[in-house]
This record gives sequence, C-alpha cells and structure tokens, in this order.
Amino acid sequence: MPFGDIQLNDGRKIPAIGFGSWKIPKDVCTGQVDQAIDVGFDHLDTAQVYRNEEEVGKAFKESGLSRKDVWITTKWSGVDDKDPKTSVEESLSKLGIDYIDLYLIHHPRLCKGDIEGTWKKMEELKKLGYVKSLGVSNFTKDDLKELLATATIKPVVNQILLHPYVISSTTPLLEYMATHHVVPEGYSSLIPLTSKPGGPVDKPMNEIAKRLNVKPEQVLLAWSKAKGAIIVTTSSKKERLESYLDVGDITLTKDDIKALDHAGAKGELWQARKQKMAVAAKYIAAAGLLGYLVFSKM
Ligand SMILES: NC(=O)C1=CN([C@@H]2O[C@H](COP(=O)(O)OP(=O)(O)OC[C@H]3O[C@@H](n4cnc5c(N)ncnc54)[C@H](O)[C@@H]3O)[C@@H](O)[C@H]2O)C=CC1
Ligand SMILES: O=CCc1c[nH]c2ccccc12
Repeated sequence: MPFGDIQLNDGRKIPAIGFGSWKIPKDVCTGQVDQAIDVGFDHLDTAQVYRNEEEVGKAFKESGLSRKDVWITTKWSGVDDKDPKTSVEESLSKLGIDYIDLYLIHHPRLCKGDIEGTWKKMEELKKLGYVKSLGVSNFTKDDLKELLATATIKPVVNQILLHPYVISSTTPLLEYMATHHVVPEGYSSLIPLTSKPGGPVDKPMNEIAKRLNVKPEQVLLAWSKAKGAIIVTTSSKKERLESYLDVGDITLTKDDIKALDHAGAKGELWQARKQKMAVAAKYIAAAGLLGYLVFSKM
C-alpha cells in the first residue's frame, strides 16, 4: 500500500513521507536524491542552511519527472541575515524551479522576537507566487499562538522533532496543532535507534518489530504515522529507503502505540532527572570550591 497524501488546511495535499537532505555532503547529494526518487520518494525536504539546494534541484531535473509530481519543501534559515524574500529568490534559483511547494520558517528564533512581522513577509511570498504553501518549524505552542493571533494565511504544517522520547512534552503542542488544523511534520523519528539506543523504548520497539516481522526503524516510523504526522527521514542506503516506504503497509495497534508512548515518557522522565542531577552536582561542586577558597584564606 503506498503512503498516500495528507490533506492540508489550504486545500493542497502533501505526500505523507519525504526524503530529507540535511548533512548530505554536496558531492554525494545529487546521487542520494536520485536514488530516493528512483525508489519512489516524491517529496524532498531541504533548507537554505543545508547548502545543498543546487544538488537537490539537479536530482529533480535529472529525474525527468514533471514539476507537479514532486513535492519540494525548503526553509528560510536566516543565512547571512538575508530576509525571506531574498532567500526564497535564491532558493528558487538554486533549485532551478519556478515555485516552491512548501516554504518554512526554519526556527522561531530567526524571527528575532517579531513573529507577526516575519509571518507577514512569508505571506507576501505566497502572494508573489514564489511558494504554494507556508509553514513553520520548531515552533512551540506559544510561538504558534502568537502567529495565529494575526496571521491571514495559516501555516499548513509545523515541522518538529517527533519520537517516543519527546512524546510527553510534545503532546500539548500536538493537541493545539490538531485544534488549529496545523499538521505535524516529524523529523528525527529514528532517534531511539540513532542516538539513544539502550533506552526503555527498545523493548516494546523490538517486540513489536518481531511480532509484525518488520524492522525496528519501521516501527518508529509507523508510530510517527500513527500520530498523524508527515514523516521526514533519510538514508544513503537503497534497502533502507525501500523499507521506509513499506511503512505505508504497517499499522500499529492502540496497545503498541500506548507501549511506545509509555516507554518514551519513562525515558523522558529519566532524562529530565539526569539533567536536574547534573545541575545540582554543578552547584555542589561550585559551593565546595567556594568553601575551599574561603577557608583556605583564613
Ligand atoms: N526542521 C528541522 O529543524 C529539522 C529537519 N530535519 C529534516 O528531517 C530529515 C531527517 O532527519 P534525521 O534526523 O536524519 O532523521 P531520522 O531520525 O529519520 O534518521 C535518519 C538516519 O537514521 C539512520 N537509520 C535508519 N535505521 C537505522 C537503524 N536501524 N540503526 C541506526 N541508524 C538507522 C539512517 O541511515 C539515517 O542516517 C533531515 O534530512 C531534514 O530534512 C532534521 C532535523 C531538524
Ligand atoms: O534542520 C536541521 C537542523 C538545523 C541545522 N541548521 C539549522 C538552523 C536553524 C534551525 C534548524 C537547523
């Protein structure tokens, strides 16, 4: 079963899984995007700051696919303090296309305290025909509230970190977004495998993978899909890319999702406790040093 599309609040439909080009070196980028398109990805995610828009654009051109058949997202990352209009014109030229499907504010800090003014500049880009849909990334609930208070065009997505170890702190944001029809786009969904292996999520993830006869990474992507998110992921390996697309066929049960959420929340709690202990240890060490300095002078 193919992944299909997700309906956006501006009437458009976005392919539910995308191939991201963050950290892909220029010299191998076109080849990796070519491969992703070859296996069936029709949604590419890049950014001004990834510095590989030209290579992504080259792969699209080489694919011979028609512009309407590939969804292209890029982001205003505030590189060299350039404003959204200058940046989007540069992105269009680098990508070699005449419109961008989805243009995102890469991070709220780029707005420098003026979310309202920055969003107005983004809205202009849609009116100019440079971009079809507008969205944000890494916005908190408060950032979104501020934006929605004055927006005339709603963001269609908020591209956010989404994996079981952040589910507890992210649920209020996801609920707020659902109320306002802003679709989550989840990135770094594979963190339990890539940078936090050995945590509490491993057990349910591996058990579910075994029961369904699928790979652990597919369980994590299926979890993200179950949260209603558009998935943005990546790999340089053809077999992995194929296995990501096969997640379209995987449906987790309510109990599977509960088990992953529960294990994720446990890990999040441990992490928070570890951070508190580290801060406390720093204070104790500083107090000890101060005491030593005071008493050694007596
Ligand atoms: N808006 C934003 O601030 C951000 C956006 N992104 C977007 O999301 C895309 C994907 O981000 P990532 O963090 O790379 O996502 P990811 O969590 O999907 O990780 C992808 C990596 O996981 C590896 N992987 C797959 N299965 C594995 C396994 N079983 N064991 C170990 N490693 C395994 C892959 O080879 C690949 O290198 C980026 O290219 C970018 O487009 C990423 C980060 C931030
Ligand atoms: O998108 C991936 C992470 C990243 C790399 N550079 C920036 C700048 C601003 C926001 C996010 C990121």
